[in-house]
Amino acid sequence: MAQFSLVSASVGLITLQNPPVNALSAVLRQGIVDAVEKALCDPKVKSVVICGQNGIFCGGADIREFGTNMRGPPLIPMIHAIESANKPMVAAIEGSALGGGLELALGCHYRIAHSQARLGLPEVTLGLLPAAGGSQRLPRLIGVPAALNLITTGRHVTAAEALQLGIVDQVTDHNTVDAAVKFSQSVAGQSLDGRRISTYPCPVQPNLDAFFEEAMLKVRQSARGAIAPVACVQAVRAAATLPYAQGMKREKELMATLFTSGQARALQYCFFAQRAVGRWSTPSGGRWDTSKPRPVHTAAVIGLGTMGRGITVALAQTGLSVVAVETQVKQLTEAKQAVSGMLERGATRRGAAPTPDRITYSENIQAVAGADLVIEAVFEDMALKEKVFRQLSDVCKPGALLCTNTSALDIDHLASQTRNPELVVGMHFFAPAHVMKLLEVVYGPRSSSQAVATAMQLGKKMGKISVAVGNCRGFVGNRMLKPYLEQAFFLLEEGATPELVDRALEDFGFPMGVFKVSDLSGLDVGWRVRKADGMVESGLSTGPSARIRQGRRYSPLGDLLCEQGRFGQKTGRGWYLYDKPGGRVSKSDPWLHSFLEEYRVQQGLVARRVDQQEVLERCLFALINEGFQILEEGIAAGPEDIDAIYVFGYGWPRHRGGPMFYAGMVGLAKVMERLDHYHQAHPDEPSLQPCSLLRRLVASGKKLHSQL
Ligand SMILES: CCCCCCCCCCCCC[C@H](O)CC(=O)SCCNC(=O)CCNC(=O)[C@H](O)C(C)(C)COP(=O)(O)OP(=O)(O)OC[C@H]1O[C@@H](n2cnc3c(N)ncnc32)[C@H](O)[C@@H]1OP(=O)(O)O
Repeated sequence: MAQFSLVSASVGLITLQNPPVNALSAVLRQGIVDAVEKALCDPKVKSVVICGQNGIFCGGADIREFGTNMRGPPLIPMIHAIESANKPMVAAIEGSALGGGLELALGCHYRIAHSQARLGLPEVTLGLLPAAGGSQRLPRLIGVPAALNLITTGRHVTAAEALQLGIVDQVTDHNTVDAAVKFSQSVAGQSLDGRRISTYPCPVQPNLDAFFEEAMLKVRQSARGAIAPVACVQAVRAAATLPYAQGMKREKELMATLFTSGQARALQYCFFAQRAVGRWSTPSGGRWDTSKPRPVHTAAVIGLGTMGRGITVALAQTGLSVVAVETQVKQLTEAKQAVSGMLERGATRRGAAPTPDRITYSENIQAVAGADLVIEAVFEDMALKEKVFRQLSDVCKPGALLCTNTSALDIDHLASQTRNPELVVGMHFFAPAHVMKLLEVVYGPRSSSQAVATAMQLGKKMGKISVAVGNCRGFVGNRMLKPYLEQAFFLLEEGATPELVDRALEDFGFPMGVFKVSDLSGLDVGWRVRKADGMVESGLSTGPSARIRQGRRYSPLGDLLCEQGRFGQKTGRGWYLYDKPGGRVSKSDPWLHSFLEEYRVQQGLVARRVDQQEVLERCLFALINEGFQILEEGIAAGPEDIDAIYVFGYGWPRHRGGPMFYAGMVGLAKVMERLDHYHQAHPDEPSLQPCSLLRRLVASGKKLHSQL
């Protein structure tokens, strides 16, 4: 609802009240309409201030209403009524004014913001555009280039930037409502003719056609198939070229296409999934709302390779004291320099002062004795990690949490090396650890719920999307990656090229195809794991048994490349060719194509035409099938957890909602039918056999996601 009161004898104060973010639900819209009418009819009221309760102006339209039969007064006429009012309407912006919230403020004649407020039109991130006049008013207020930037990226700006851009009229460090009331009194009675943004001409943009062509090209390149950014450009173009009323018509048409699109559903699902994963639970009864995290003031990192350095930076940026331990002197010296550089660059990027140096370096593991939480990030070798955990168990103070950054090894086994296995959890970061948003918090059967809660809370403080998952080989993300990679290799054997597979995946929306990613992260990483698992046989034998391991199809292609010293970008050669070791730009490699042809001849394989659809179905459906298996085993609590992991850690295109959501969009029956089809053709590939949860869901007609 919206509360109306009279303050300072002549100011009507309208307070938006819809916790937690004052989203513009039907009830709130009705409340605003009624309150505005009251204010305009009351002769005592000379000016009006609109604010939000609990320190937040408004988080925009109520996203939960979008999938429903929307009732209540529509936003556009409500905002028009505010703009055409004959008493000054002033928005007092605290906290956030986002989406419809900012559009409401743009309908006001003046905007006063608190210095800590954030403003933006993030609709594009929900698969929409600012369709309550935002796409038409903002360009008129701040010019086309600045408006286009805000609308197509959805970025939030600080109050200071908003002032500089001309979005707000005043910024205050004090009580915003008081400032707005005072301001509204100072302008009461003045003409409002120059204050109605919809009447402004859009500032002239030179070379309009060329400007929008370039903008469209840029957006199409970065959008990777997302339709909302393209519609946003079209809407701003309408603002720049059409009178306001016609621009509004165009805004509405464009919104109508987006509003019911699968992409909007997927993106809005991601919005809620991102928040749902914070409400974690474990099979042993641990829950986010009943488990109290331990305080963490000092954290320690053991091992300062690439991951350890990134984790140190991420911890330091959170404001914690950090003890960083590396036993090799040369590595320690290099790490100190690298960490300082990363912190400085981070501060420059954020426009902030460098993080005060709260990092203590040491060669000695004893240095972690006072830490509340330790993250082990040594080389991925079980014997080495066992040793570190035994040492930590001796050295650390009672109650200290012992975490491992392993990407696949058994957490429970590591816990068994310590005196307090309940204090052991995995904190699986993704490289670069100070940049990537995802953190898998891995619990074993003996991890206490307090340990899980502490790691989850620390992840949140570090700005990560933390997802609690059970302990199994590869946890959730890497475990699902295995069948995906396997299928990509098999497709090469059957006639595809790395270019064809990568193109299919990039057209789907991944920033990089599987072979480019493999070149980037290093082919030797997987090779080492396969060797440790006893999968690698050196040299190339022939005959069907050469491509069978442990009773199932196996492709030695990756191993053969590694034997040739082709480790990817770092050696300048992998699945692609690079201009030099460390080069970034991939080129097609004729050597690789001849190698694949020779390989097929040696193995008696006849190349056939593989199309993009087969690439997607085999790679993605095998990955999704593993996701169903993970759900069945209870390793992930729900589909949102898997989807958040893939969207935030593995480049799954957000506008496709994550693998499990995508499966629902395709239709579970179709996914199962295609898996059955491919499994019949390849009976030695168990990852193509639909798992029993998928079969049961299809048989019962049940859905995995209520939104579908
Ligand atoms: C047939 C065709 C017809 C076509 C025509 C249809 C016309 C329809 C007319 C629509 C007009 C369009 C209007 C407008 O342009 C569209 C919008 O405004 S879309 C919404 C834009 N706003 C946002 O994207 C902001 C989203 N929120 C946030 O970024 C953050 O929540 C916050 C506001 C910065 C606060 O952050 P935090 O303090 O960290 O809090 P949380 O994020 O954890 O949120 C707390 C809680 O609130 C829920 N929530 C947040 N915002 C909204 C929202 N806008 N609607 C509903 N719910 C919201 C959030 O989910 C949390 O709850 P939980 O999920 O944890 O239960």
